Amino acid sequence: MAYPAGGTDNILLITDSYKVTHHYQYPPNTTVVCSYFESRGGKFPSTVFFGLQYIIKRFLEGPVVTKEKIEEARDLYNAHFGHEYFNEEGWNYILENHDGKLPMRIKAVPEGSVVPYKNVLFTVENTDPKCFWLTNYFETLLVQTWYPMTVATNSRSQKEVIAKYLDETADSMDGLGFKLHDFGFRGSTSVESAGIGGTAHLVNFCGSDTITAITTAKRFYGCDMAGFSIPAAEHSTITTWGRDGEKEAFINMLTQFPNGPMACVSDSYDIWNACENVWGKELKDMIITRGQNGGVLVVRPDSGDPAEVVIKVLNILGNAFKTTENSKGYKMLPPYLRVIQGDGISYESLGEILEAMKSNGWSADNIVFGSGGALLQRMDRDTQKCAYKCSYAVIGGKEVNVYKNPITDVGKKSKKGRLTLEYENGKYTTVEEGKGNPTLDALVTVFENGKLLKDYTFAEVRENAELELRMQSGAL
Ligand SMILES: O=C1OCCC/C1=C\Nc1ccccc1
Repeated sequence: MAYPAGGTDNILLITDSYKVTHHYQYPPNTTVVCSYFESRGGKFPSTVFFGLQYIIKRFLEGPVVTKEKIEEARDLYNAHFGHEYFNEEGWNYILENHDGKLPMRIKAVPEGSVVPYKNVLFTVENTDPKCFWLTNYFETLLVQTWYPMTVATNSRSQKEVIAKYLDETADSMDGLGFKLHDFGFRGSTSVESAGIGGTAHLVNFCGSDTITAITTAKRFYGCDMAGFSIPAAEHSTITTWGRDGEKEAFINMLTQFPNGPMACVSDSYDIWNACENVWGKELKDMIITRGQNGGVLVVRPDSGDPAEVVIKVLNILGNAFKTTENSKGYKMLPPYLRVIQGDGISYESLGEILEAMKSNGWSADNIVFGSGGALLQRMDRDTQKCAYKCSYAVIGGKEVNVYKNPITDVGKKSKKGRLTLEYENGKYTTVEEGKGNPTLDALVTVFENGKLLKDYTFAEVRENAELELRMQSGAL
């Protein structure tokens, strides 16, 4: 099934220019090239593997090589190089002998798996000896899994931080799934990347304002509704009432959304006044009554030093609405009142805020976070050092273990030979040079000769990525 494309979906053009000249550069009689993808290390010790399925479904599945695409590519590359380097014969061979389907095999660790770095995450090889040049032609596209993987990893690391504080200061972990909301659509580089990164976040959480993540998760992971949101104000819907009209704006929010959760940004002018005098006095009874109909007011600061502002807002609201003590001995606001902090949230700042709340006696259950740029954008391929390298070839019928080992960077040393990822007693081990035990190999053949062989559901992906702590706590 072809998936609606954006940009060019001529996969002959979705590569780096130099790769168009690489079929001239391998040794004569090369018949197999096998490459692998890994995270060599980086910010987080383990990586959530996610997003290969999107690339396979969007670009690789089915008869992706056509006469028209070959001609388009030929003309473009001839103009691009000013010379006929394009492997027209090679692509025509695929069209004629494989009905335009890619004679390639991809074996990957299941989506959502959390794998310590320096382990093989997927391998790619050609399945037709004449198409040895195909394996690394697709490096460019396949390495783009770095993005959904890194978003999912960073997002999951924040889930671990929040889970720790819920475990220490909250009655349960029940609210964990909604504790980090995706605010990142506008700060993403494109609608497509917002969809990819937003879906990666939803592997770990269920709250998002990035609508293209909902559609991406549905289209590529079969999830009907991967994320949820609630009515919320933005500054314009408060400030259009005028500085003197902030109370009226707040009353309007309470009455337009009489029950369920509703978030109201309250820092347009003076957050302290808004919390102490408007929410805490003038509208206090309305909020309590609304609470009796199941309404929850989520007060939203949106400026200042996050930890400092959150503590001050909690203290002001706590004084106005009275707090209770939960089973862990930490303060809770009444059930109809919560706080959301959506400014300056990142893996680094989250811990600071939650630690400040804890040391001020506040349960992590009182707050929800929103994150934008740090969640979907503030990362690159180097954050988890994602790389694709050739490890094995067959040349003139002889097997060759291929590797690089630069004297200028031992960290860039690559793995040799046929690789397997063995999973035993909760531990991953990459076995090189074909010495692995195939029955222990965690790599699954997900793509072969144009067919997607394993279609992970989003539920499977989420389960694979679930936290240990959460599983232990039986919150599943
Ligand atoms: O501020 C924002 O920036 C951009 C993304 C959306 C957004 C806020 N949304 C929201 C959702 C649920 C509760 C509170 C706020």
